[in-house]
Amino acid sequence: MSVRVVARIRPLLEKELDRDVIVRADRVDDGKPLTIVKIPSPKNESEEFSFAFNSVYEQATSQEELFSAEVAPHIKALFQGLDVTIFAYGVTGTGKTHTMRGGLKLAERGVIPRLLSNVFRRGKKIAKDSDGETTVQVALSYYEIYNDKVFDLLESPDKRTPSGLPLREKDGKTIVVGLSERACEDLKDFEKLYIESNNNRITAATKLNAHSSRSHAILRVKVTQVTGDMVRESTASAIDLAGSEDNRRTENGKERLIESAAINKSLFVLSQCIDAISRGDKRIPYRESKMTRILSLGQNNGITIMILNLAPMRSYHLDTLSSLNVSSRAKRIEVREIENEVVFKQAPRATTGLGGLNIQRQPLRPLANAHNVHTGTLAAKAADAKAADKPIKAFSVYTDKASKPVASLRATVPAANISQLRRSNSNKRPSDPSETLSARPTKLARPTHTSLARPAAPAPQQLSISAAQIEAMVEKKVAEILASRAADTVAVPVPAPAMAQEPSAPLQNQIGEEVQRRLEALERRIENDGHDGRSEGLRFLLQARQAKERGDDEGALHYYELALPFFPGQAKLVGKIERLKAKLGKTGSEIQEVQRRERKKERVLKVRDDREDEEDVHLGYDGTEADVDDESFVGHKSSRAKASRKQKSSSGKAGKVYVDIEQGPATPRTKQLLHVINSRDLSLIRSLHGFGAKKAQDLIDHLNLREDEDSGRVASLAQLRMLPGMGSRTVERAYEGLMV
Ligand SMILES: Nc1ncnc2c1ncn2[C@@H]1O[C@H](COP(=O)(O)OP(=O)(O)OP(=O)(O)O)[C@@H](O)[C@H]1O
Repeated sequence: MSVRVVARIRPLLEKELDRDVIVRADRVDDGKPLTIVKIPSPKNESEEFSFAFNSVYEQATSQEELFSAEVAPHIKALFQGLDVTIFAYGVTGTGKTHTMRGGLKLAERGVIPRLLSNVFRRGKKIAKDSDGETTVQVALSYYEIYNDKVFDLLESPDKRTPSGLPLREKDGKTIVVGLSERACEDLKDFEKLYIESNNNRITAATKLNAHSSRSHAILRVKVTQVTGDMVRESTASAIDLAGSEDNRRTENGKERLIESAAINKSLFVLSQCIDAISRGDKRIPYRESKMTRILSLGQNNGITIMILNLAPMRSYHLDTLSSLNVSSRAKRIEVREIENEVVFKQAPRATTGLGGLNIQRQPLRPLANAHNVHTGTLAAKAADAKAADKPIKAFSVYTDKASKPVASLRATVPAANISQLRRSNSNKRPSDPSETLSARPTKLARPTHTSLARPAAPAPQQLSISAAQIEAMVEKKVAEILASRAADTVAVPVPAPAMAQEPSAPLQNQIGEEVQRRLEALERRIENDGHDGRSEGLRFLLQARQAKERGDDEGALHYYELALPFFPGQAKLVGKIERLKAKLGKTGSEIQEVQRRERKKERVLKVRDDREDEEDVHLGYDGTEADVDDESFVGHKSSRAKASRKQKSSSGKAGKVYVDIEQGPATPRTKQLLHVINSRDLSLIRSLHGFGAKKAQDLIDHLNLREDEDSGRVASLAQLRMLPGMGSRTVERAYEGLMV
């Protein structure tokens, strides 16, 4: 299905006159809906141009009418696992923000608050109709792209760094690294957050609009439905693009001109992307602006709705023609309506009769192609059947009661990501021929069985999956999860006690272009380096550097420490950490203690360097010359490490590295290893180096036996080493293996 493009003509504002109206809506035939926009030729008033859209909304269209016709029908698809993207496009002052955000009064509320209201309402209904078997969690992220830089709107503006947040491609989607996400329980929660964060958005008065958005704003609403061990996640994105503007008309000053250039450039790239896609070009210039990378028009799966906002007056004539041209081509963009995969979380398990629990351990089962498995849709279907009898409540903006607290998303989802992958036939949903095309997206691979009662036979491809394929799939999934967890670690917000040390605004401004250039270069290197351990390390360095730029020494220290395991033995990095620790007020005996620990750490790092040399492990740190001088160690092994090569002794150091590590503060790898162990997830533990099926199972059984001591959790590597079947070598191999 293609992008749905609809046009909305805004009404006249106070000082605008009827006689200046040149844009009107029309229909192909009497009795047909409005689908045509008509506008005279600028050269010859008697000649009229017509542009066809999927739908056209006249000046008098209310917010509710637009929402009910264009967005409400897709909420069901969102809950069936499809991503939904709605974006407003148009010249400045044509009503994009009004359409997306709207006013505070109920009738004036725009697409976004209505979307959230519907999502919460449907979520509650699904939970109720399933007797609580399905829980629905909603989480938000909200950010803006200002001057081609990405800033988190959920964070206060003083936490912004000059270069903004980096972008990264993951699983075919563009993600913003380090973006915060907030769980939202009801509409009131959302309202508070949304109003607060809109204050962080950059707007300014221009001659054409008293509250002109100077940035593109992107709200992402993540809906997570959990039924038993099945987790379905889908996202609705609502995007309020900044408006293109003719600076001769806006009479913008210098600052506005810079913003305007960035806005116009990104919109120009968007129009080029639309042109390229509609021509069928192989190369689409997405990467030329952050907005187009994020929007990924025609690349993202799901449903995309473009709302073209138009001002009806003559003063916008040429701009209106230009945006009509671009958006009418956007109709040709095909979007694949593919649902997000369902993932299965690990069922809690314990050995029968142990620890008071009596839960059977589940054997590994084939990983089914999870596409088009409909989680929670039985409930959704029931909800729809009932909803059909009842008119939809116009607004429940302030009437949503606080829903039952649900476990935090972060707490639930990681555990849910992988492991036993089972297909629950009872949750499959038959196709429903009664649904209309517009209300119901095409299901490319929807299961064809029509009776809910009929037990679904396993899909033929499931039978043909070999044990080796299953293994490979599980391994791939595990690798993905480990990578995404590593990325999550990057996104952990750093406590910022250093607010008092924040540089003043003038000082911020002094941060030269040179530093920014370097940060951007580092960001590019991260992107180019893919997702190996080295790029994770670089990412920590970037975060550290950004924290430093905003005067957040505590944060910088935190990230430098996280980066250290990726660049072991780098004197410059160790020195930085040492200096920051000293700077952060650790005096007298504290400094001595810090130095003592540093010396000890250096000894550990030295042993690691020796070991790497001995084992000839190529860690790939010999990349291009450093773009950020502070991070120059990235490109070289330390001279200490080289010197240590000479001192290589034949005395086996196996075990020594880990013994030293286990005595120091927990490194990210230590935490990662303990996290895997404590997950008691067979497939995860088996993914560790040196852990076969038996060893992993024995470990899980033993942990289950120790359920009543510290709830069976392993708190340190030393403790892990003491467990039956473990030993120094095993733990060390698993630890080292996490790095690769
Ligand atoms: N459908 C509408 N009904 C009533 N007023 C509207 C409508 N659409 C727009 N307006 C009014 O028009 C003015 C400009 O709208 P808005 O700020 O939403 O434009 P915009 O396209 O977002 O502009 P920019 O790109 O500069 O941010 C505002 O005062 C808004 O209230």
